[in-house]
Amino acid sequence: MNPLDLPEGTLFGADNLPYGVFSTPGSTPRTGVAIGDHVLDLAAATGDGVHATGSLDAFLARGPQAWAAVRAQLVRWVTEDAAAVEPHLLPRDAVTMHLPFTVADYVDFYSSQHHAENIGCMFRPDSPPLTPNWKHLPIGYHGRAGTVAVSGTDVVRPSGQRKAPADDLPTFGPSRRLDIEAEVGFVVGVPSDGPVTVDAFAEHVFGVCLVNDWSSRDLQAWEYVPLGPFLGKSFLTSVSPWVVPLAALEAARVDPPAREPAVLPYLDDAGLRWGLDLALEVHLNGEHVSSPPFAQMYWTPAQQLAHMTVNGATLRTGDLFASGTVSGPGRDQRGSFIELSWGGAEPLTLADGSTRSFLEDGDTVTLTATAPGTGGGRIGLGEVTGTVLPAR
Ligand SMILES: O=C(O)/C=C/C(=O)CC(=O)CC(=O)O
Ligand SMILES: [Ca+2]
Ligand SMILES: [Mg+2]
Repeated sequence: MNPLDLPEGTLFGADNLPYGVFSTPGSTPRTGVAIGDHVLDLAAATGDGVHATGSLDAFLARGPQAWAAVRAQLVRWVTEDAAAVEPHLLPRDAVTMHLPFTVADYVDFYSSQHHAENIGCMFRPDSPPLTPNWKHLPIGYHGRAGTVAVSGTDVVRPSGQRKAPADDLPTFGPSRRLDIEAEVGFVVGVPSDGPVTVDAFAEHVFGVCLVNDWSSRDLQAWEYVPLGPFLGKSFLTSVSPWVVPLAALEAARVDPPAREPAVLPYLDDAGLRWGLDLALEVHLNGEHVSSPPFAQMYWTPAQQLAHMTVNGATLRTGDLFASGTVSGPGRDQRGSFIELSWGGAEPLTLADGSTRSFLEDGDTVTLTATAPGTGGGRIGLGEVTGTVLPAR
């Protein structure tokens, strides 16, 4: 009995083991686990048909005990019994990744104070940057589940109504202010027929992925009053193909920032430590442009889940809720180009000398993230990438 050989410094060691859905040419999609530079065919390795369905849905619905049992088996194989998995490993660069689960409902929050203050300054220059409700509840909106797509999906530039403050009337045409939002998504496994309290977070949420909430700032700025984001964000939301289980993030849990004023009892998460020390990175055409820190998010995912169900709204397997844009206090910690370029007033200078405020056709944006692992090193959340194509 030998441990599995893993590449030195891999972000996909025995303390990560994220789940995704993959296929190879001529084969049907099935569940895989990223291990080192390989993907483990979980259906073949376990013989359990739940992993041959082409989606994580049924496995997600089984709940925490089933998730823990599969994870324990995987850890045992990787650390002690390489022979059990070696026949079922495929090189990761030879497989195609698919949307890992059926997105039921999609909710997007607004939980970075730095992002909310930056956006507030730009969208509502005559009002205080934070709205009066911001520190009392995690603000969110319902997005469009049907346009959540896996990493690699092309980003066709959206068209719509654009009206700058100085224009008399709106015009119709391709967005001129196409942007990204670097976010973290939380994937619900176990349904609920009523409120989920903050301390029941891990009984329902399976794991996390990366989210790019592609955003058209010119469409958004004109349409959003008074009901919030609509066509400016519903054309595409991209997710990373690997869902990292909460169990892999034990070493990343941190205390969230102090809340002042105190929150209502149903949002009180004292002692729960569902802040997460995830280090995000934003790359434009291969060049690093920003490092948003997730640990500083004002509202935790446990509070977000409690808030989105406190009115009795039910949860379904595959519900996805995203953190909101992750921005830190530093200029190089902003999670969107509208912030990085301050609304276009301070364009970024790229390595080739060109400048960029918003995305141009042909641009590729890739988000990555790592976190402390329980093995003493770091684990990876993989990446979510997309390339902008001209408007149709
Ligand atoms: O403040 C506004 O009017 C809107 C802000 C957003 O862009 C909404 C959003 O997607 C939330 C987020 O990602 O933080
Ligand atoms: Ca967003
Ligand atoms: Mg979107």
